[in-house]
Amino acid sequence: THLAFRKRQKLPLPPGPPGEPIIGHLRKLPDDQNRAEVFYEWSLKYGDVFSLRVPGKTMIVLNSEKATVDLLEKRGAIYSDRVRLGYYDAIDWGDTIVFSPYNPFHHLQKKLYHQSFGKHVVSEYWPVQERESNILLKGLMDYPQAYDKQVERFSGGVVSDIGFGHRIESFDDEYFQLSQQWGRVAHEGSRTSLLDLHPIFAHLPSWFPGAWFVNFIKETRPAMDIIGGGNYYKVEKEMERGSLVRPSYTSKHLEAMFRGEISPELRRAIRKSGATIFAAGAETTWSTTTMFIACMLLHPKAQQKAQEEIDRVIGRDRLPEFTDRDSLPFVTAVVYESFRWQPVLPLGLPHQSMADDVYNGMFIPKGSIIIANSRAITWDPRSYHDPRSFKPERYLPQPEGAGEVFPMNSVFGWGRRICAGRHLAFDSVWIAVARILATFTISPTKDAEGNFVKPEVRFTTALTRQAEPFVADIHPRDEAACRLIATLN
Ligand code: HEM
Repeated sequence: THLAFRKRQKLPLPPGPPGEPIIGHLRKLPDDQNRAEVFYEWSLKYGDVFSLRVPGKTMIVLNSEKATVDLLEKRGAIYSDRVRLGYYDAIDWGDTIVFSPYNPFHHLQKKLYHQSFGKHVVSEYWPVQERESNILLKGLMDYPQAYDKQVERFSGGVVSDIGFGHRIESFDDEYFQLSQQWGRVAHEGSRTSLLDLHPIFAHLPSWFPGAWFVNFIKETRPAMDIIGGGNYYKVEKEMERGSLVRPSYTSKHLEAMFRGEISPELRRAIRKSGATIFAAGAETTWSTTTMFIACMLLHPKAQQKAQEEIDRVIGRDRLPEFTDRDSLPFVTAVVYESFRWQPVLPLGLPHQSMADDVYNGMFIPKGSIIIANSRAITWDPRSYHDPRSFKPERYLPQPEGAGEVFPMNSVFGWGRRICAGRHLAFDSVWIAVARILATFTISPTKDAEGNFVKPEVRFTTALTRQAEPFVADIHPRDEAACRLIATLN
């Protein structure tokens, strides 16, 4: 502490916009909708690292690939904690793998994820992802206007089968409804951020707008209890009864039970980590896949080029499969670029620092909120030529590319808290993209005179960034595509 005291005396915090006495930047903190944009603007003004202060907390924002790697990866030992989030603590989700402090229970959950979702294991799930993508294609053919919901079902369908052995076959499915409720939590739950910055905000009087929080907990808790426990207990009960269950993350890890090797701690880790397969996996995959559809609407040349590659390599009488991936580099580059162009988590998920530190002469106090600014990193002209343009070519030739940074960190996070489902997630998005490109064309709609209407895509941002439902003409490419889709089961 003596050393810390000295450092604090001597070294400045990273630069940042001017704050006010005592309350610091409290009144300057942009709200959820604008935070990514404002932080991007500030990154241009204040450089690779800037800081903000609110009572009791320092927020450090990292705006370049280098600063983020230097701290969150190279100094991962002290940058891998999570910020406590009032909402998730209140609903007993504070120790799920995503929100858990950096501790042995987090390591245990990560180990389970690694066994099930490590790079060399995820091909086990290809049949599930291929089947779910077929359902997606059929859905898009029958109800193209409902593309958003079809993609949402696809994303939820993959993770509910993989997590709990439950197949989502219709929009009325209870798991599908749960995933929709979670979507709301993910968006609105992040509004609690003000409360999380300082405990005084937890005691706001009921007339204060922030008190919506208490009602929000009451309303959302039942669904969150099912996602965080109910789904798991169903599988556990069936297995204890000796019934045959569909294989899943939950059932596979619970098999240790039959060998008498399961501790209460392990059971709890299976339950807590399983909850986040659904929570972390459904909405993110959905947002990315709809973002891809938006990208194709806005960038017809890229779409056409990807389709030409598929036609050349695969032909027109079968669908692309995972085993074709190496021969479809342009399609894969479209996936990377869709991820980069609008990162689904534009400010990642905050880490928290675990010790005082100094970076390039700047003081970073223990307990700071550390934000990796993916929006700034994916638009950084030092990493990307003409960063605002949608250019899949920037990653070619594969596998090395032409020197531009593959955006997988800025999309999936950093260091010891990197997305534990990223290989699975990438595969889900890839198969959806490849198969949609093989069978559909996404184009602007036409007006009464037959002219294309200029497409318009708007985004909403809370914790995640999504393309708001937009108007597009999503139609099978030709008769061959219709026939192909009709044969899918
Ligand atoms: C396109 C889809 C996805 C995106 C863009 C995404 C992105 C992210 C990001 C940015 C983080 C935070 C990393 C950090 O703190 O530095 C994260 C964490 C996490 N993700 Fe994903 N994710 C996706 C899909 C999935 C899926 C399908 C699963 C589960 C199978 C999953 C499980 C997790 C878990 C468990 C964490 C927390 C890791 C930890 O705190 O140790 N994600 N994800």
